[in-house]
Amino acid sequence: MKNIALIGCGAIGSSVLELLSGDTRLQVGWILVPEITPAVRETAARLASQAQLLQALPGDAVPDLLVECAGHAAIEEHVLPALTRGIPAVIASIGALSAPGMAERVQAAAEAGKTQAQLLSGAIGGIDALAAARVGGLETVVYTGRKPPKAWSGTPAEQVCDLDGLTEAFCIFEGSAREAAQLYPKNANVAATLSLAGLGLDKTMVRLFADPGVHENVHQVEARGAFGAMELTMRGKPLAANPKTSALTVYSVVRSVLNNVAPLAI
Ligand SMILES: NC(=O)C1=CN([C@@H]2O[C@H](COP(=O)(O)OP(=O)(O)OC[C@H]3O[C@@H](n4cnc5c(N)ncnc54)[C@H](OP(=O)(O)O)[C@@H]3O)[C@@H](O)[C@H]2O)C=CC1
Ligand SMILES: O=C([O-])CC(=O)C(=O)O
Repeated sequence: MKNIALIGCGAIGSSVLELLSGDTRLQVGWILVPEITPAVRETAARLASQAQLLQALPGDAVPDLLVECAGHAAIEEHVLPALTRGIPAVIASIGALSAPGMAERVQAAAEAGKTQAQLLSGAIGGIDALAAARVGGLETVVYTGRKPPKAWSGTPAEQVCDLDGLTEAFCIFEGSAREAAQLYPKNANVAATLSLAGLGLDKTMVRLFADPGVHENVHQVEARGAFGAMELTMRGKPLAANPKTSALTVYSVVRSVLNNVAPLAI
């Protein structure tokens, strides 16, 4: 049985617990959160009653897999130390790797621990195709992210437009994937994922829209290179608990965890 440490118990984490509970091939032995709130206690009691609720992984704890679905800060706080100790990790907050030197530090920590960090596809598809296309050489990768105005609340979008008053789509950001991921840590992880699979954080062009005309989180990718061309549109249903986050992100985490215990992985 695989013993898992879950980092974060918010919209993604609690839905992941819901989908994994009852699977006898694994158990969630640790849930790490900044504060053990009554809501976290209730979720854990219902879905992972054996889990220890803590702020940090104890030095003598050795999970088989660390699953990060917490936010950018969790990479420095939890993922790097775990990798260094040889604990493999799957990462949802991929935008964290846009900080100067962070991608290299994740790689170095995994190398030091002789283990691996896996970057999840999260809310986007086509990462397999893009990463394969990179081998032959990519010319352009352009990503357009479009979410309802409320998904941009509490972000720098509030400084460039009146989110509540929008009557048509408004471009809140245009620039590199690196800048997008830094400015929008809870909304542009997809931009970072696409760029790490493809042309890199500085050459992947990104446009972000607050759009009162959409009810889903719409992700569009256009890529061109030696392989040919790719056009992809995802219309992700947002999670009720967090409109910034698409439900597919949860399914991507669950897929990755189950691939770790399944005899046939896909
Ligand atoms: N790759 C992708 O496609 C996507 C990636 N994401 C990433 O996933 C993250 C989580 O999303 P979501 O679940 O919707 O967000 P929520 O805000 O609903 O939940 C975040 C959870 O993580 C906890 N948390 C915050 N900081 C830390 C930390 N440093 N260490 C441990 N736990 C922490 C929070 O605790 P508390 O409430 O006490 O702060 C909360 O339990 C996003 O911030 C984003 O980085 C999200 C969507 C798509
Ligand atoms: O969940 C989504 O649709 C995408 C998202 O928030 C991100 O890229 O950070």
